Amino acid sequence: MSLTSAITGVIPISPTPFHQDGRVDMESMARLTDYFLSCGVDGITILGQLGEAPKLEFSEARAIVELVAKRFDKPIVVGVSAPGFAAMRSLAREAMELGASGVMIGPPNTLRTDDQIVGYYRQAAEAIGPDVPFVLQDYPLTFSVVMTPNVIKRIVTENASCVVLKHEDWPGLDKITALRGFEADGSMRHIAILTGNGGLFLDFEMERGADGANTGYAFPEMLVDVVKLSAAGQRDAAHDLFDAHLPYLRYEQQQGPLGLAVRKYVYMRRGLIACDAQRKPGATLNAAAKGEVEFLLSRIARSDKRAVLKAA
Ligand SMILES: N[C@@H](CC=O)C(=O)O
Repeated sequence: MSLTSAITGVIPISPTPFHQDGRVDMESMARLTDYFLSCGVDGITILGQLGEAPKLEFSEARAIVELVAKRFDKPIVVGVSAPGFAAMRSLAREAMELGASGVMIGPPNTLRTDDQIVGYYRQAAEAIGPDVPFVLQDYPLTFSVVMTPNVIKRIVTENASCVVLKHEDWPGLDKITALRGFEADGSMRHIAILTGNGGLFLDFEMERGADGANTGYAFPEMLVDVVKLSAAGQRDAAHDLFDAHLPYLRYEQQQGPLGLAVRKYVYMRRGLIACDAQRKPGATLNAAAKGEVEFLLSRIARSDKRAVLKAA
């Protein structure tokens, strides 16, 4: 199934589980994949930044795509960002061959001007081939590349294979409004806008016209419910549920390896992955941080029983 601009809902960004010694834990990857499906998500993104993709060998990345493609019957997006187009093309073509629906491309942090950004995506789209739909990853906090709404419009207009914007700008609500404005005035075709940033602004992003979430928050079922409630116009119910998760969600949003360490710890505590290790270089939580996470989860659990954990 091909990724199209009609996609809506929740597409979680999956972490890559590792054993303590750094090997990829394929058993946990399978369990996590099945869990995402059971939550009612609408697709999955694997091998993104959060999936520690730059630390993987090609054969490991390939094996993960193969495993997920065998058990996940909804759109699969594979992160293929790479310093060079040869590696990007190889993984993109291989992933599509294995059953992926599209790929995600983040910009290299060397891009400075609008023309450089637009030119990069023209070349990247050409490198992977016009038959491979791609997600444009707009994540200035990590990539240090700032894309204005006009730059996104130029990329979308030039590349028919650009079908989704993974929106992670911050502040970014007005960017969603501007892009939907382009669609309304006919100056840009429709693309799906799925939002990241750990879900931190999901409640209002939905109200500004986002189609859903594309983030790795450790409770994808909450994202699914908030997106559904918001789409159904149940504003208060959407915000009530979101607000119950917000203190922990904020804690998880700490940038870099620490935020990922929080998520992996919670996925482990939820019994979804066997070990919270990151492949090196990585981070782990100290006892104080673990205590804070447990405290925050116990507070969510007062209103959302899905956050009830077995005793550590
Ligand atoms: N920041 C992202 C991960 C990177 O793509 C998230 O929202 O989880």
